[in-house]
Amino acid sequence: MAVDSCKSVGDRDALLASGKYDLLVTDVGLGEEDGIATLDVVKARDPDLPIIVISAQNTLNTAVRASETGAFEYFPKPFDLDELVEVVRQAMKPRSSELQAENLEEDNLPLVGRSPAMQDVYRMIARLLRNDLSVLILGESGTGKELVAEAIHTLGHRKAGPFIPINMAAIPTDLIEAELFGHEKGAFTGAVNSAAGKFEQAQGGTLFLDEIGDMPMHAQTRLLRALQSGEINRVGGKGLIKLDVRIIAATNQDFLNLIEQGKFREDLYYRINVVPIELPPLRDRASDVPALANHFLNLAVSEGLPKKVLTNEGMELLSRHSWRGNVRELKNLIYRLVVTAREEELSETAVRQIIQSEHSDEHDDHTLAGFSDRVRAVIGDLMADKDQANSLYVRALEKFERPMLEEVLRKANGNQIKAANMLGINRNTLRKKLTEYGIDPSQSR
Ligand SMILES: Nc1ncnc2c1ncn2[C@@H]1O[C@H](COP(=O)(O)OP(=O)(O)OP(=O)(O)O)[C@@H](O)[C@H]1O
Repeated sequence: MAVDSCKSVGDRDALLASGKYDLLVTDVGLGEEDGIATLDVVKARDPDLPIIVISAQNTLNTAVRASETGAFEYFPKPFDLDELVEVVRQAMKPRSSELQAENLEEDNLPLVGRSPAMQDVYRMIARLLRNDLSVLILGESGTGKELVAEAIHTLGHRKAGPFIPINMAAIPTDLIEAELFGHEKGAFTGAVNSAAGKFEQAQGGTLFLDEIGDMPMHAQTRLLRALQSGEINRVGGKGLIKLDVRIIAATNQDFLNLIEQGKFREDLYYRINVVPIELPPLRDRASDVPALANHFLNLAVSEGLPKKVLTNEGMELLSRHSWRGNVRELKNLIYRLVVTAREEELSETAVRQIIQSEHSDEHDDHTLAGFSDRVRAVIGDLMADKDQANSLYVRALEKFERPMLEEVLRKANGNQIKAANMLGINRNTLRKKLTEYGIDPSQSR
């Protein structure tokens, strides 16, 4: 390994031109010249060369300028020499961003994909491994938020501790506090024993708060207090329990919107959003699709499913698809292909068929979703109209029963026996209903 020093920008560039060096440690003041402003030449020649900037000009401006150059680390003087040595060691390990990605995969963490967008995510993960900063992972459903949280834990300095995930959307609102903070015996009806909550279970490790946007207000207040004080008390408990837990939260909701609507505490948002990581949707990183698809084909084999390979055309079709359900949708589709396709080779036609069948299901879902929206709107109107003799239930039923009867009669060509059969009700009941609503069946012919 070559180690050299120099005192001017000219000497620096001449030395680096030899290509013998793996790392540059530079001062900001190099003689009369500026060690940062002149880095463009260095970076143009070797974009992956790790650079460590040291400076006596301890201003925010210098720190910002250093980070803008993509410097691996910045040390204001005076600095701890051991710390510098440690950072040099780290900087030398992953020589390129490609290797960083490899490390994440080699460590048995199935974070697949080397698109530039994922490289940014990996770089960010790498910066979070030796500290306990709170992380907020943002991204659409199925983009891999939980996987990233696990990676931060498993690769980081808390790896010997537990990784405890909890999904706010999956727990009934009134149980969330007890789930998170634990409870003492008799704290509420049904609390026959005392129990530790997720916070206590995560001691020494990481607590992953998934779908944090769904956390009810009262639990938010308690969480904020816990984060501010570093202590919790169980529901119904008296003593305080000291916490040693890293918090990683995730959401697919727009936080600013939630705050505006008064559904999320702004102060809590700033507490958890110390370092945001945004996971890009899969449709914006199509170059990751082949690696992901092959990864899931291998995964399927490891789970005892038959071995299949995608043809080039099949793979291209997958890459062109706009994955609204992101990686989860791709994973499900690959598994579906593996179990349904007869041939070992997965052709373009096989892929197309499965994509189309998924979309027809989706179409049904949308029609139903639209229907529910309309139902909600009708109920809203009925509720607003309070001065009515009949109950809301009766009025709502009338609203839906009438068009149903008219439609079935129309389909039955006005034939009441047929209509009653179609509806699966007695003919007399149908006749009674038609009289009630004043529907004339002859009009339906
Ligand atoms: N980069 C990736 N490499 C390999 N597998 C991935 C990747 N991203 C996501 N997956 C897989 O896709 C599925 C969905 O990922 P995950 O549950 O982490 O998404 P999520 O963003 O947390 O979703 P949600 O918001 O719905 O909870 C998982 O099976 C996960 O293992």
